Amino acid sequence: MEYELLPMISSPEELKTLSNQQLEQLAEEIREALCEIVSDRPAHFASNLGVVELAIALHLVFDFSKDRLIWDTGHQIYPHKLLTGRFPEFQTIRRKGGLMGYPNPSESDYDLFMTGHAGASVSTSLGLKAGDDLVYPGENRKSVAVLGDGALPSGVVFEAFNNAAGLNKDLLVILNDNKMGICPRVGGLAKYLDKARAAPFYNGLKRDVSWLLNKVPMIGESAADTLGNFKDAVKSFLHGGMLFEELGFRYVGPVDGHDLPSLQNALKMVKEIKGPVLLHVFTEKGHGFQPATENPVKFHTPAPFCRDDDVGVVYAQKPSSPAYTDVVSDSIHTAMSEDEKVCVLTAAMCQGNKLDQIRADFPDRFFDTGICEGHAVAFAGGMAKSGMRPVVDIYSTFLQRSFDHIFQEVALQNLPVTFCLDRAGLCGPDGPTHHGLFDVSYMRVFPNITIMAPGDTQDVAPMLNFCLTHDGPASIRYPKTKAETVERDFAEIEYGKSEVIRWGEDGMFVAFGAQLSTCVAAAERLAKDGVDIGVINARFLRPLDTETIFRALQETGFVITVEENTLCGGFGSAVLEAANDAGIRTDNIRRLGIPDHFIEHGERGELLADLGLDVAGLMKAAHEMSQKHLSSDSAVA
Ligand SMILES: Cc1ncc(C[n+]2csc(CCOP(=O)(O)OP(=O)(O)O)c2C)c(N)n1
Ligand SMILES: CC(=O)[C@@H](O)[C@H](O)COP(=O)(O)O
Ligand SMILES: [Mg+2]
Repeated sequence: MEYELLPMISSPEELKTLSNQQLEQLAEEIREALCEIVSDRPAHFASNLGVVELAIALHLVFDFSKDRLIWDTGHQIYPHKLLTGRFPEFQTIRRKGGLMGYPNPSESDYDLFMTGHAGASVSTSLGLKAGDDLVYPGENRKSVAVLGDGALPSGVVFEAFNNAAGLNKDLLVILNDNKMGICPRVGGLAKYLDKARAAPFYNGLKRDVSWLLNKVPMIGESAADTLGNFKDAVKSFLHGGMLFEELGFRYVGPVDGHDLPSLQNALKMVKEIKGPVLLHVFTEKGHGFQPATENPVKFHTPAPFCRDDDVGVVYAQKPSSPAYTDVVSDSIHTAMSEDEKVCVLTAAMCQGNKLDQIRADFPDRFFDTGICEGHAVAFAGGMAKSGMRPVVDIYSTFLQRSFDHIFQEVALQNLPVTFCLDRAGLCGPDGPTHHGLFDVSYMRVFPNITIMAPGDTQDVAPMLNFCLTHDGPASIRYPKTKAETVERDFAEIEYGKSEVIRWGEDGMFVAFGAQLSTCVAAAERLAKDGVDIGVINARFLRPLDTETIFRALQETGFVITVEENTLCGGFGSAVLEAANDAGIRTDNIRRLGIPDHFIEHGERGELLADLGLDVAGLMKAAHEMSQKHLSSDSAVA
């Protein structure tokens, strides 16, 4: 398709010069750009197709060079990027060095926060409003949060609603209701929104009960009239936004989110309302691309696909080998078939966690809490207390939301909750908000928790079984990558014991997690260079196998710890601390892992190579340590 209008839009100001017909054409061009780019690489798709008109209308009605706009989560920000001058670079999105797939303040002043975690938009928008009122008095800068129905149940959203109503700030929350999170939305609020779908448009003017009471018929009317009139009055009082009005917001809606003129009118209206307002907008996830509307789950972030205009068929490529996630979900499935006390919790990531089969086969023991990671952990604590063996299956980055509940509701009670930390490590194109690089550090501070990482696919099921029979909380972390198998005589999982894959005279790699295969490959290549490096599969961080690791430190030249976690408080730190506490020399320890800065987006392999966590990087580190060891030996001689 030839893009006629998109290349002309270098800022939202240009939108204001377009006719209604041109605006419709622009919406079409945006959808075409989304299809063209996203069919070529995994990226957020259906959510973006659904907010094209909303993004245009927002930029037409507000001036976000001064007003404030936060897209909750941020995965649906592509149309906004296209409208704020980023069409020329759009084909670089989610590529290393290219545009980010989420808001990024270093790309544009129209992106205010770098986000990717759901639920914080109302808080930050409220903060911006409160700040702007103080910093720019008299300007009445507007503040808008676009919140998805999937993100709505996040606890922090209600903390912000409460605060906004208390402060009575002019805050606009747009509820983008497309009936979906990544998976179909769940819970009581989902049911509430389903019911609200049938309600007529409401502009927030009948908000107090006195209005209803005034409608109550007067004495003297017949009983039938009285009842009829009363029912009519009640009906017109009830609307889809009662809940929000009770929380102190003025509710307006619902509005068709694909009808540009209606959207603009509604936005112009709510822009003038004082105090917090919730504008309810109905959109369709995947709008404008039928395969995506028919299967919004698959097209949330589809694998690369091609469009066949003749037959309208879409071919999505399948990943070639099982990922750790598959191996873990298969192991959970097996555990659930063998023990009816085992149950599994996900926080709105059934698809990402590959739990669909479990949901189908064990509906009574599958719990989707919605995007409520903190609650999920406390809920698991309750289940464990009542005698179940809950498995909390949450991405490493999102489990950060649960830190205090891990502490209080699980670790402090020493409850047998199993944490499966998916996407622990570099996530690739999602970038800094999604890399799971901190969990080792945040989990290892709590007493009672056993912390493990499978070195390869063979470790997964035995580790999970270990957790499920262990008397206390335990966690396993694994990255978003295909599951490797390291050839060896498999040693059974034993509490606090590592596995020696091979011993080396010159030095040892100690791998915590899936970096094991890279260590083995590097050791094999180093052997060809005449350097004898061994490999230990650490398996446990807590408790740490100090016996084996200290032996490596004392009997070989050096130890290189390898992990996909920040070096601040990670596995290598644990080794250093333990050696130091035991009075063992530590100058022959080198830690490889994630340095102390946020890591950009890019393909996982590219990022690992940049960080020296590929075979070449490990070999380089080993050569350097060998050199150091040799020169310190000759200095002693
Ligand atoms: C704290 C957190 N948990 C989980 C996710 C993963 N996630 C990303 S988008 C999404 C669904 C969001 O649904 P909704 O807000 O309705 O947006 P939609 O895609 O429907 O527009 C989820 C669960 C996340 N980004 N943040
Ligand atoms: C927006 C969001 O958080 C998810 O859509 C994320 O991109 C999922 O990534 P995975 O592909 O690793 O499940
Ligand atoms: Mg949604």
